[in-house]
Amino acid sequence: MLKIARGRMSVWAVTGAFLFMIVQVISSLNLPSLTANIVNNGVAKGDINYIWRVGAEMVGFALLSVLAAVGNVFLAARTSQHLGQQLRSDIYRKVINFSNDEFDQVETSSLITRTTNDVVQIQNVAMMALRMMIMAPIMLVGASVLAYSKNQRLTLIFLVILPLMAIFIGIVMWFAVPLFRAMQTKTDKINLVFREGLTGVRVIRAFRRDKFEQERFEGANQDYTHNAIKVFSIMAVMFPIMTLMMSATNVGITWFGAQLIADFSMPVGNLIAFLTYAMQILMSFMMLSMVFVLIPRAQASALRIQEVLSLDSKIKDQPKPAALPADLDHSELTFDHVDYRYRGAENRALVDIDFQAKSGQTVAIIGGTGSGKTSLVSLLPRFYDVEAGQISLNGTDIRDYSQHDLREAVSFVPQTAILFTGTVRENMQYGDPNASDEAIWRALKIARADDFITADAGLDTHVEQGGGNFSGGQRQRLAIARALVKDAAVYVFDDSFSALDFKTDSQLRAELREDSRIQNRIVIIVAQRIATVADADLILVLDNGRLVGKGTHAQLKADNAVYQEIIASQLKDGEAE
Ligand SMILES: Nc1ncnc2c1ncn2[C@@H]1O[C@H](COP(=O)(O)OP(=O)(O)OP(=O)(O)O)[C@@H](O)[C@H]1O
Repeated sequence: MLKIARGRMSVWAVTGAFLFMIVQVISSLNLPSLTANIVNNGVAKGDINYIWRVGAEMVGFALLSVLAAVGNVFLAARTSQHLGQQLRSDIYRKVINFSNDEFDQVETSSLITRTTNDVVQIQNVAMMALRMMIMAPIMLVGASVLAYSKNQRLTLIFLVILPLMAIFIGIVMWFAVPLFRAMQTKTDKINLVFREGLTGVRVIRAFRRDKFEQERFEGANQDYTHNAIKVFSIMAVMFPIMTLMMSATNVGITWFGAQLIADFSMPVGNLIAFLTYAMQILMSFMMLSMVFVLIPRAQASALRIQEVLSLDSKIKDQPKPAALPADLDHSELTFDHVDYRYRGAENRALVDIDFQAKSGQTVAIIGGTGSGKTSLVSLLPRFYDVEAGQISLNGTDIRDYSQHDLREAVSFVPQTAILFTGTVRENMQYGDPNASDEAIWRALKIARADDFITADAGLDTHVEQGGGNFSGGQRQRLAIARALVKDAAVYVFDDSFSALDFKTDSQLRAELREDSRIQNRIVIIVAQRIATVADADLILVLDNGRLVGKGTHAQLKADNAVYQEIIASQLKDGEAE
């Protein structure tokens, strides 16, 4: 908790809240003693002037206490809200810089819970810390000392009640704390099922799994609710029992106090003050116990947040990164005996991948599903880093460039086209924030995406969440256009043509070949269809993570068994040329 708060809470605001709280507690602690004085010296002796004077003093302290409380709440609320804001920003900044490796480690739904629910827990405890955690110990000590000063013998009653309360609170915590801790993981589960249900709603409907998914959600929901009911039932029992203990203490003090008054060992005013101090002591004790019950939950949240914040991206920049040449038309890309293995995987996803490509060349990668095509191209923008071997661009290891520069040099179309809410123009400007409308239209034309855009509101066409208002093929073409807007040394199309019909696929590739800019760059096309790869300068055939063929279509067709198999299977399906 402290680690999370350090540096994210203003020292001035915390000090201010602390000082205000001290003023509030001192003012509150003064009031019972002044009451005792009024009763003992004013009421008992009929001294009206004394009553007025001490009464005014009491009003002053009461006002001071209220003002200090307002000041404390203001600073506590501000500081805790700022802490929340800062944490959310820090988590987002961290997560957005995660490499795919870190994303593979923490569930996206869990990341969302950590940024929202967990941060709220921390915020609440910070608020409570700046109020109750300061108030309770000072009040407890101050009220005990003052109660002792009013009557020593009566304070013995606390030797009975406080241990009793401590045992009771201990039992409550024993049961409640694990339940409180479990709340966060159960919230994660609800979010996970909810998120999967929403993103996969079409599949759920198509497979008529609505009932199954509903039950899965109900399961997670019920699990959370049962846990919450249990924990709040325990708390519900706790408060009346604590109130009962407080009332019993009151009765005890009044009983013994009455005898002391009868013996003339204590003035009436002191008993009144003692009763108020007793309540302040017990209230402080209750506040502290509340804090002790809620802290473990916040501590669990703090650990979950800290886990994200301390997750160090495995992909790092060198202290002094190399500079990438500005000339994008003369690049050279080399995969030098590259191996790659996913975190925790037994086998390597890529083994000994070795090839070269120069500006002006198109490299196509073909292979069955799971053969490693996506893994291979993901290494290029350093979504993952090689396990062995080296990838170099213009003779320099890509790990020696900054990630920013490298990703500027590589334009990537992922397998699943992802668009963002906004206009088509805004989406295209992801490729280049300064791209003119003319440049965007040119890219849309190459990607064969200009026709369905023109028909609508042009570049101002609205894009719904995830590009939901476009067909799969249209989304894919927009994603291709976005990559083409960017001026890069290497263009990577990861199975981006699969959602296109044959005609559009071949027209698009012809446009790419004819474009004066793209034809001088390196183009890497991942594909499943022979027709898509046939005219590439170099075709890489992948099988089970290994490069089993390397050459042109004619060469591979003549002597590569795996390539021949792919051709044969597609001829059977009537797909190949
Ligand atoms: N994030 C990941 N974590 C662990 N293993 C992975 C991960 N992504 C892919 N793999 C594994 O790596 C291997 C290669 O997967 P990859 O996605 O590169 O294949 P692909 O040739 O692109 O397949 P497809 O044509 O179906 O997209 C597969 O066995 C897959 O199970």
